[in-house]
Amino acid sequence: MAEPVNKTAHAFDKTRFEALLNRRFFYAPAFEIYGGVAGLYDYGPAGSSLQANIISEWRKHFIIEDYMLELDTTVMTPASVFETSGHVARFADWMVKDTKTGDVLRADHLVKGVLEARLAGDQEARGVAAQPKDDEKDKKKKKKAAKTVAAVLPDETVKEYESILAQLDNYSGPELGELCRKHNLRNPDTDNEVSEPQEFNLMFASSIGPTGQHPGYLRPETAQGHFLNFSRLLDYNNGRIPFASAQIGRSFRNEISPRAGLLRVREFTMAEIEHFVDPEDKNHEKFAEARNVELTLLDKYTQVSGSSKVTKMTVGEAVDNGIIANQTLGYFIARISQFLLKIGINPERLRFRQHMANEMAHYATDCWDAEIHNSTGWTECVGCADRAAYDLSVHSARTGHPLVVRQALKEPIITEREVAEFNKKLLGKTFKQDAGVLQKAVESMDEAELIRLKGELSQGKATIKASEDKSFEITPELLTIERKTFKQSIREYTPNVIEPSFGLGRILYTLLEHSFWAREQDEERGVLSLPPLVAPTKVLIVPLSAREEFDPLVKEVSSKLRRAGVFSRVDDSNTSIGKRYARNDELGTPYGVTIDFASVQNRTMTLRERDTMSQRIGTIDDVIATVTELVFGTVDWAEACRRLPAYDGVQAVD
Ligand SMILES: Nc1ncnc2c1ncn2[C@@H]1O[C@H](COP(=O)(O)OP(=O)(O)OP(=O)(O)O)[C@@H](O)[C@H]1O
Repeated sequence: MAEPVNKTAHAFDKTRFEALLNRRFFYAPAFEIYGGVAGLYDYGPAGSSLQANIISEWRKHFIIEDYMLELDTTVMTPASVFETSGHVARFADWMVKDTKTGDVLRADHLVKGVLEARLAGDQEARGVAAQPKDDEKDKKKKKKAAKTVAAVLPDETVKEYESILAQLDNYSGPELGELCRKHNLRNPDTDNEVSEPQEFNLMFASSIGPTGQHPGYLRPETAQGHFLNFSRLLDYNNGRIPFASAQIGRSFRNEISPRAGLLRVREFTMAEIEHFVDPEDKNHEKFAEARNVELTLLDKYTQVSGSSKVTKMTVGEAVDNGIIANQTLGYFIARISQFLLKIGINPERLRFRQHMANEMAHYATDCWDAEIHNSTGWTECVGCADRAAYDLSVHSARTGHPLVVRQALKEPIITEREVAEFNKKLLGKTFKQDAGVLQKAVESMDEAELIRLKGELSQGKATIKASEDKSFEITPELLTIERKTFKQSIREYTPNVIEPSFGLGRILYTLLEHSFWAREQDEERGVLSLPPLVAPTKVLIVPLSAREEFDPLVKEVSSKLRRAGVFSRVDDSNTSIGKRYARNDELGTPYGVTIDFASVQNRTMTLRERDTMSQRIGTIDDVIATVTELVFGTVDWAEACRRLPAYDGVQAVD
C-alpha cells in the first residue's frame, strides 16, 4: 500500500485556494461582466454538483431517516405574515456609518474586526507564534486593514477585548455604540469615526400585483411556510404528533456589507426542519440511538465568563445534566454533527455554541449553533433552536385559524368544580347598570371564594365587594352556586417547535476549505479531498490515447459505471495523463480509471486513488466492481488494495 500522504505539508494558502475554486468554476460572482453585485454568486458545474450531492445526503440523513414531511413553499410572502412573525419589527442588524465617507458597516463586525486586529498586533509585538489553525496571511491583512500597529497591550486590555469577543452576540445596538466610543473603534478602511448604531431591516421588500397595494417580502428563511401549513401537515400525518416537516429552498437577506464570499451572501439555499412536539413531552423516541454521540460544546455560562473553552461530552451527558434543554433538541444536535462529519467536515473544527440570553429570541428556550472553523474564524453554519409555541400561536391569534393539536385522551379527565349561575332577569331588574360589574366580580372568583360565597348564601344572603367603593347584597334567588362534574375527552394544545436551520453555502464553503491541501512535493498542485459521497464526479475515465480502438472500451466502462449508479466523466482531452489527473484532483474526483493498450489486449484497467496517487490493476469488471463499492462506502482503499494488485507498470501520472 502507498505511504500515507502528508496533507499539512504546506500551510493553508487562501489565495491559492480561491484561485482553484475560481479556475475550476465551483462558484463565481454573479453578473460579473456587468461588474458584479456584492453578496450574489453563481455556482458552476462543480459547485452545483457538490451542492446537489450535499442536499441529496441531507434528504437521506434527515428526511428519509426520520420520515419527515417535505414541503416546497413560496418565496414571495405577503407582508402580513412577516408582521405577525415579528420579522418586520425585529429582523434587523445594527449598522454604523463612517462619519466622513458614509460607508456602511455592520456594528458587531466592526467591533470584532478591530479588536481582533489589535489582539493580533499585540501577539506580534510579543513575538507569540500564531495558532496553527489560524490563517496567518488573513490575520495580517486584517491587522493592516484595521490600521493597527504591532503594539503590546496592557494585560487587562487584552482580557477585556477577549471578554468582549467571547460575548459579542450578547450586545444590543446601543451597547455596541458604547463599545465603539469607549475603545475608539473606527472604520478600519478609513480610520474615520463611526456614527451611533442604527437598525437596518434585512428583508427585501417588494409588492405583489400591478396595483402596488399588496406589500410583500422575499422570505429571509423558509420556516414560515411550514408554520402556515401546519394544519394540513398535521392532517397528512393523521393528526399524530410529534412529526417534522422539512424544506430546502432559497432565502434572501439584504446583508449590510457582504464581504466574506459564500459565508455572507444576499441569496442562499437553506435546508430547514420544523419538528412539532408536545410541550409536555420533549423526549425523543430515538434518543437512545444518539445518546453516545460525542459533541464539542461551548455553553452560555462559559461564554458569559469571557472564555471560549470547549468541553467534550456525549449528547446523553449534556441532556442528563441540563446543559442541552431536552432530548429532542439533543437528538437533532447529534444528528447535525453526524451529518456534517459524514460529508467531510473536520471534527477538530466543529463545535456547538449555545446562545447567550440576549442573543436568543425572547420566546426560545434553548438554542445552539453548529459553528465550523475556517480561515475567517468560527462561523455559524447551522442553528438549532427550541422555539417553544411562539410561531404557531402568533399566526393563529392573527388569522383566527386554530393551529393546534386536538388529541383524544385515552382516559377522559373527570373534574368537579363550583359553577355560579345568575338569574339574568332578576339581576338586570335589581342592579340595572351595575349588573355587569357584579357579574364580572363573581366570574373572577376562584374555587375557594365561590365555596365561601355558597356558604354565605345558604344562610339567606351574602355581600359581594366588587371594588373599593362598590358592594352588592345578593340572595339565593339571584345567584345559585352548584358543584358540577365535567368530563374532558379531548386535549387541545399548541405544539412546540424545534428548528434545525442549515445554510448550505456556508457548509459547502467550509467543506471546500477543510478539503483543500497541496502536494508535499509541489505547492502548485492543489487537491480537494472531498469524500466520494459528495464529490461532484466519482470516477474519472481516462483513455491513454485518442485512438479509435479505445472507443468501445470507454463506452463499455462508462455504461457499466452508469448502470451501477456511479457518476463518471470521460477526460479524453488532448493533454498528458498527469495533467488530466491534476485537474481532477482539483475538482475533488476521488478515483480514476485508465484505459490503455493493455486494456485493449487483456481487458485490464488501472485504478488510481486521488490522495495517495497510488494505482492498482485488475480486469475491467473487477475494477468496476471495486470502484463501485469504494464510491458507495462499502469498502475502503485498504480493502481495494487487498483485492487488486499494485500497478507496477509505467506510471500513468507525471
Ligand atoms: N447572509 C447569509 N449568507 C449565507 N448563509 C447565511 C446567511 N445568513 C444566514 N445564513 C445561514 O442560515 C442559517 C440559519 O440562519 P440564522 O437566521 O440562524 O442565521 P443568523 O443567526 O442570522 O446568521 P448570522 O448571525 O451569521 O447573520 C445560518 O446558520 C447560516 O448557515
